Amino acid sequence: MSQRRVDHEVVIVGAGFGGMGAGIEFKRLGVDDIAILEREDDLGGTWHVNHYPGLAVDIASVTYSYSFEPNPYWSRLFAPGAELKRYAEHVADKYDLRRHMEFGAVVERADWDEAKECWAVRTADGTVRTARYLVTATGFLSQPHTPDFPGIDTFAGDIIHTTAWPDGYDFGGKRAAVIGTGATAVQLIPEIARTARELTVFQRTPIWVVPKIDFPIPRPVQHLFARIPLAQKAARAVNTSLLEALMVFGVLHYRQAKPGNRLAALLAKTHMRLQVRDEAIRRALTPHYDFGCKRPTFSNTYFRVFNQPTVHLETATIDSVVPGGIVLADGRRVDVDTLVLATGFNLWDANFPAFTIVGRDGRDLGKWWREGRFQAYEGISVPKFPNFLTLNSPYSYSGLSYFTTIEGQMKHIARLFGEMRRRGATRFEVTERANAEFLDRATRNLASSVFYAGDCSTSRSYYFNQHGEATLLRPNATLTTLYEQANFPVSDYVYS
Ligand SMILES: Cc1cc2nc3c(=O)[nH]c(=O)nc-3n(C[C@H](O)[C@H](O)[C@H](O)COP(=O)(O)OP(=O)(O)OC[C@H]3O[C@@H](n4cnc5c(N)ncnc54)[C@H](O)[C@@H]3O)c2cc1C
Repeated sequence: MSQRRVDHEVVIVGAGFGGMGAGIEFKRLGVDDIAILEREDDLGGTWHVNHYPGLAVDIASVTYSYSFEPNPYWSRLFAPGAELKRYAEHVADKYDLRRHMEFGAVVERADWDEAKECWAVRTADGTVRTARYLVTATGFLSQPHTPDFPGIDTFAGDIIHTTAWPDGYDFGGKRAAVIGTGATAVQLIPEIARTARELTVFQRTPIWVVPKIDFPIPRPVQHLFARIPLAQKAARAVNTSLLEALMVFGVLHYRQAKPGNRLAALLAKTHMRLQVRDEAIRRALTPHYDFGCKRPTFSNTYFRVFNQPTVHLETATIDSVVPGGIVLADGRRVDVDTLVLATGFNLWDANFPAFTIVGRDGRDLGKWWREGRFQAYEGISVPKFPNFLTLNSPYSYSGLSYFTTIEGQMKHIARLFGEMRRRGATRFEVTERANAEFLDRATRNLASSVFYAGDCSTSRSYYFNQHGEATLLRPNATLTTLYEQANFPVSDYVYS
């Protein structure tokens, strides 16, 4: 693509589905000099790191996959995590991505070099690689959050964060505690409850849980999908439309479409009513924020465990951890042998961005976002950051299957680099004007969403940044997003 000497034409950071999608798109554009730097020892991102019991996708698998690489052989409607990992391996092999990947490469910093017109990307071992183009695909949910309760270092039993699961861990005869009740905990808790002597679930924020219509996909249907891909495409379209309707009417247009939102909440409450016998527990499990403020989840087994005499729901604040257990703010103590931290991820502090990135005129991306506003044109590029694309950025997430996000971004890359090629350019940068207009539009559109028009005050949702602004989700319907990302005005960038 360009003539000047750099180590790589493109450096992509992260070998999850985002980084792999970007790699595929660059290869389609004819770029082969790509380095994909990944700090883990294998590819797959989320689906490599997470392997706790019960892990499964919570968006139907026909939808949670690249549209151009359907997998007819998903074993269930919601495939288990290990299948996602195998799917990632299949994609890497088929699209010849492995030879571009370097594992154990922890990227610490990237600086734009204006004189040489390239990025200098430094890894923890001190190596610096230069690249014409830098793409960060470091994930939203990839930097684990570990709570710092006083005394946690003194705990005498095992402490397990869900991202570092010791495979085959046996809870038999143990008193377990799970801290957190997000989507991961909802999958994990029924698994632990099967064998633990006692299980205490520490809940700070309840979660909306709707029934999970999950079943094994029969062989004949898999064969049908394999032989007639159009059949699977139709299944994908139906599923996407259902999710889209929930998103548009329940979340994005809450102000105009409250009944859709209320209906979803009613479904979740009825589900709980049918599954949990004790009224006080039901009350404690009921969220006090509107449906959609925080990512809701699906489960048929979560609520039921609270009927077991061995499972206890604890809503009191945790004061500290002692060698034998957890001390609560009201003075009570819960004895614990194994402490499971289902405490999620440090999204806004550690992922935006995942390492120091300094663009033109010394603009530090992390500082600029924090001191000003979180923003990224089309959820992918930032003014003063030439030749840089950030896939996990403010306003980039569609809120549906992550693949709708990455495929929109792949379209954006195709259009941008197609335009550069047409102009014979090697450099791009989004204009301040286009970025400001996008931010205005996003802010305006969000005003009628549940985040602003609803009551999210008690949701503690990762959709909100540290200023309390909902700047993670792209406030558009998927089709609008895909159209915009594939057809943005080319004058929104300057090229040279
Ligand atoms: C338990 C769990 C369940 C989920 N279920 C769903 C679901 O059902 N549906 C859905 O749409 N989404 C789900 N998600 C979100 C999921 O993260 C995305 O769907 C998708 O996998 C994100 O892909 P990614 O490539 O953007 O990020 P990731 O898969 O997180 O990959 C990012 C990669 O970047 C690497 N990295 C980060 N920082 C650095 C660095 N400094 N140097 C080098 N490498 C670095 C990480 O090691 C990681 O491999 C789930 C997430 C989790 C954690």
